[in-house]
Amino acid sequence: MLKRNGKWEDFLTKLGDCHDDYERLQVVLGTEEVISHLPSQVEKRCKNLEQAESLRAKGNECFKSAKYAKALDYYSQAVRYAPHPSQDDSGSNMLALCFGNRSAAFFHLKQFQCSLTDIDNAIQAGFPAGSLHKLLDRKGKCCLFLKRKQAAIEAFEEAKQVLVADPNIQDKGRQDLIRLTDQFINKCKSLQGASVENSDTEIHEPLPTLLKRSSQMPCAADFLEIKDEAGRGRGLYASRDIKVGEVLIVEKPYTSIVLSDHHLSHCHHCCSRCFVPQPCAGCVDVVFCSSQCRQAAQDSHAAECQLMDAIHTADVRLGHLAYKMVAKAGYAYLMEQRNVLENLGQVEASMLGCDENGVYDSQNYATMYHLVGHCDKRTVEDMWPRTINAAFMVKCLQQTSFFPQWTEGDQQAAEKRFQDVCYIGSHILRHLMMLPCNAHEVSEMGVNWQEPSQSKTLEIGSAIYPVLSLINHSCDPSVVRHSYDDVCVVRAIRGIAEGEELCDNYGALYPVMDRAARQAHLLKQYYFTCSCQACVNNWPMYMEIPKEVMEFYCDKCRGPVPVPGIQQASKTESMACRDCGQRQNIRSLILKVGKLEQGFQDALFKVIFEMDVEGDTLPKLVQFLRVVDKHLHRPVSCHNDCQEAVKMCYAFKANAFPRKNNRSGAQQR
Ligand SMILES: C[S@@+](CC[C@H](N)C(=O)[O-])C[C@H]1O[C@@H](n2cnc3c(N)ncnc32)[C@H](O)[C@@H]1O
Repeated sequence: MLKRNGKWEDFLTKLGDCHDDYERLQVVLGTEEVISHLPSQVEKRCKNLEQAESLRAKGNECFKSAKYAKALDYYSQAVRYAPHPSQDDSGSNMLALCFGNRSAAFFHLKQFQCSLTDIDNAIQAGFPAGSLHKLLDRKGKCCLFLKRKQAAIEAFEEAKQVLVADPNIQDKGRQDLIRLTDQFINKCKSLQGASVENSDTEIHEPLPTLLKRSSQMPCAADFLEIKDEAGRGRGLYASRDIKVGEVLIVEKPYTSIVLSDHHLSHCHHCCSRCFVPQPCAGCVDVVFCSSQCRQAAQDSHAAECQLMDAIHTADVRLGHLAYKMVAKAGYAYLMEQRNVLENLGQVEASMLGCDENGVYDSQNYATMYHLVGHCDKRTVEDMWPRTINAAFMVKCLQQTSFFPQWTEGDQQAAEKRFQDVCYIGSHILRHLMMLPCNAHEVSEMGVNWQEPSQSKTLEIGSAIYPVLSLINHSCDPSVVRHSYDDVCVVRAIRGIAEGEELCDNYGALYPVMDRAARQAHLLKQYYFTCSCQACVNNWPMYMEIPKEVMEFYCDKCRGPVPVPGIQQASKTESMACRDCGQRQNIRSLILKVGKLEQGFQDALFKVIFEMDVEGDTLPKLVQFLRVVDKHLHRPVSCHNDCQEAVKMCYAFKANAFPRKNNRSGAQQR
């Protein structure tokens, strides 16, 4: 419209002249031609009883012909569409019936724990009394299969009581059912052995813990500190030597989103895979892994419930995450803290985002307010689509309970409302600029047990981790990240000396991308020119990395100490460092590496070809990596191979699906 009216250039000039995000929002929301194109009423996607009925009927068809996995899919869809009992004025009990049906499908797929969860869901949703005995009977059988003796007996006894009390069952039928139930109770009484551990729904190993937390950053180890360096901004630095494999950060994001490809398979609150998807009470577009997560997400989801479809139409990447960050902070907080947030820039850089006690807490919105967004370097061409999207999203927020209820008022009140909307929109815009440089993916290893080489890392969601966002980049990173649900665990994959900076990788690793491509990517998305070792020395890509060890590191200055050729090796005891001249005992280093070499090769084979990361595989790899990292002058391929194998082991400990213990269940589905 603006282009057609010949006002486009004028609009861009006005936008280009703005001093801050607030002014940008004022320009956009004050331009009639733009707002007339922003929908005033966004379409909401609600529950739908007919749709639920139809999906349930399809599930029943599949169930009758023993296609239980397909039936399960239909029932899960029906569960999402079924109105919550509080809103179901038809009295259909649809949600409870769908849960009940799904529990039967799980039962036939031998996923007994999942079946038990849905039996509880069905009862809580008001399962009809007339069929309750069937549900309790199934509960008893699930417990029997899981060898939970007492729980099984209790469920069967309860089923019996329901049968006795139910006036709708014929006497003859009732007696038969009671006799059958008694037989099961006797079976339970003779049950031997311990109960079967439920590992069907595990997606990762237990979350690693930090030995001691930093008092400034509670999710980081106590030997990390924030420093500010000219040309790099803030970064995380080691205050003592760090060894390969040490856990450095265990961070819960401020907030996360599930990407649209995974929104019906992964929890909208914690990003975990949902084995028994729980529906939202209001919309059909998200699922939760448990009722606890649904409860915990209540407030943050309220601002997007029924609007997910609309929010996803905003075509700026990470728009949904920006929206959710602002929604989580809330109107009252953002208004109250306006002065505090805007004046945060006055404090010392290493204290930016800290609270009044000097704590940099990932759950505090202020930590994210000053993450780098490079607003000053962005062109108006970069800025206008972001600003229009921020305007669209703040319009979406206006259709929720985010803003206070405004009653029609005078001109002054209308002006105040406009200012509030621009202010909230300016936060969304700020994040739309900051997130491309700071957001991290939530990932899951998609395991292919038949073809290990086909296993790959899937991006499930995006999240904002204020502490992780402080780590600067290197094409040869010293840390690696893995997701445990949406919690990010950071470990060292190189030795990091006291005083050295921790470096992460921003999608530009030297073994797989040449220097020109890396530098172009980093400049375009992150606005800096990398000066890491791999860039400065133009290290070769993987296929060209030397396989032979040519040099060791000098103990004194980490300069290169040449390794003698095979001919001389047996006669040579020591060699001099090329940089400082210090002599180094070469023979003992060759022996030290050689001693661990076979163990490394065996472990590497196990990881790559068998995906066997159990037992001593990881400790052997870590031991070898510590030694080569300390002594072998890089680049040298065994360092890369070992590092990749170690990363793979960590990936298997984190979100990975299917896991070894639930691979059969997963295949059936
Ligand atoms: C995720 S932030 C890292 C923390 C940031 N330095 C700060 O002060 O908040 C990413 C930004 O840090 C800067 N940065 C990251 N790695 C860098 C590097 N190796 N050299 C120079 N600047 C870097 C760039 O400005 C980049 O856009």
